[in-house]
Parts: sequence; C-alpha cells; structure tokens
Amino acid sequence: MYVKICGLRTADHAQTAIEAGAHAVGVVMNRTSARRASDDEARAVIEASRGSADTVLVVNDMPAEHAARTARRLGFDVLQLHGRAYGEQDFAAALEVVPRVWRATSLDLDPPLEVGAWGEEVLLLDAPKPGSGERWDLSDLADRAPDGTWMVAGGLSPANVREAVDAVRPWGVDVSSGVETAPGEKSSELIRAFVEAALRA
Ligand SMILES: O=C(O)c1ccccc1NCC(=O)[C@H](O)[C@H](O)COP(=O)(O)O
Repeated sequence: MYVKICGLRTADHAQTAIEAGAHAVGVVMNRTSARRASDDEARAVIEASRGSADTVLVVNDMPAEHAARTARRLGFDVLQLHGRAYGEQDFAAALEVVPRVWRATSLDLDPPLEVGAWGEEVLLLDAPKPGSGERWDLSDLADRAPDGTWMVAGGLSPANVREAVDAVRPWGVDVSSGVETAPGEKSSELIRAFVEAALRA
C-alpha cells in the first residue's frame, strides 16, 4: 500500500512520516489553505525527504504552468493538480514542464476514472472539499473503481483507513486532516498511527 501524508510544512513531520514508512509527502501551496506552505517550508520538507519519499506539490488555485514551474524551481518530484480548476489542457501544459503529474479529483465532477486519461501518473479520488476531513460514500465506486495507480483520500484516519482499503482496494491512500489535532496542526503521533494502520491494511 502506497501511503502519502499531505499538508506537511516541517522537516520533523516529513522525517516522522518517512521513518514510519510513508512513500510520499505532500506540501500544499494554495493561497487559501490552512496548510499553505512558504517556499522555505517547502524546501525544508523536500530536503528532509530527498531520496526517501516522493515529494508532491499540491495546488488547486494556481495556473497549471505556473504550478509546474514552481514545482521545478523548488525541486519537487511530483505536481498534484487538485480539483475543478484543471482540465485536460492544464495537464498537458504542466507535463511540458515537469514529467510527473498527479490528477486529484472527486466523483461529483464526473471525471474520467481511467488512470492516465489526462497524462497523469497517479489518479487520486478525494471528497468534494479537499483537505476538509470529510468522508464520502465509497460505495459510489462500486463496479467502477479504477485499475492501477490510484489513491483514495477524504476523511481518512488511523481508525478508518483499513475499512476504506477493504471497501475499494486502492493502490494507495492519502491523508491530511486525519493526522492533525486542528486544521494545519500535524501530529507526529497521528502520522505514525496512520502510516502503520495503512501499511497493515
Ligand atoms: O489540504 C488542503 O488544504 C487542500 C486544499 C486544496 C486542495 C487540496 C488540499 N489537500 C489535498 C490533499 O491531498 C489531501 O490530503 C486530501 O484532500 C485529503 O484531505 P483530508 O480529507 O483532510 O484527509
């Protein structure tokens, strides 16, 4: 099970996630997110993770090409274009700049459910409000869960990740609110508990 911990802003939390066994760490750089990282915070996470985990720049309100240039400038491994702001042409524009782009979306947007449909390496299916900690009805994926490198997110936590994995059998899982004590406040204890539960699932 591939495990991504999202919304990190410190080297300590990145190291905690990686030591626990996480495969990816996400840094959110939306203007409006409670988890918005500065360039220096992003660099600290990247430096702590280099060679040990995929570093993922997550955006939902930055033009795709600018986001891709930001990912390249800061040294991220992956760009995650998240949500309704991005269409197929945005993915093409980003892929001109960086080789690895992930597509994060939700079923209410009626997205293509084939991994790679817009050139992405990984498809992430999330709740309609990303980073909200809200769950969504995974049974909506009955008979149409994607194949291949796709992740589930949205209201996951150490307590429910196993149930989610059993329900939809994803390639990977992604979490943010479920490893926090308050919006934007990551907990090392919860990060460890989530990674351990996900790896056991
Ligand atoms: O985390 C945010 O604030 C955020 C804002 C806008 C777009 C994406 C955002 N996060 C993306 C993630 O990858 C989250 O891990 C994912 O949405 C799951 O969030 P949560 O339900 O809080 O675990």
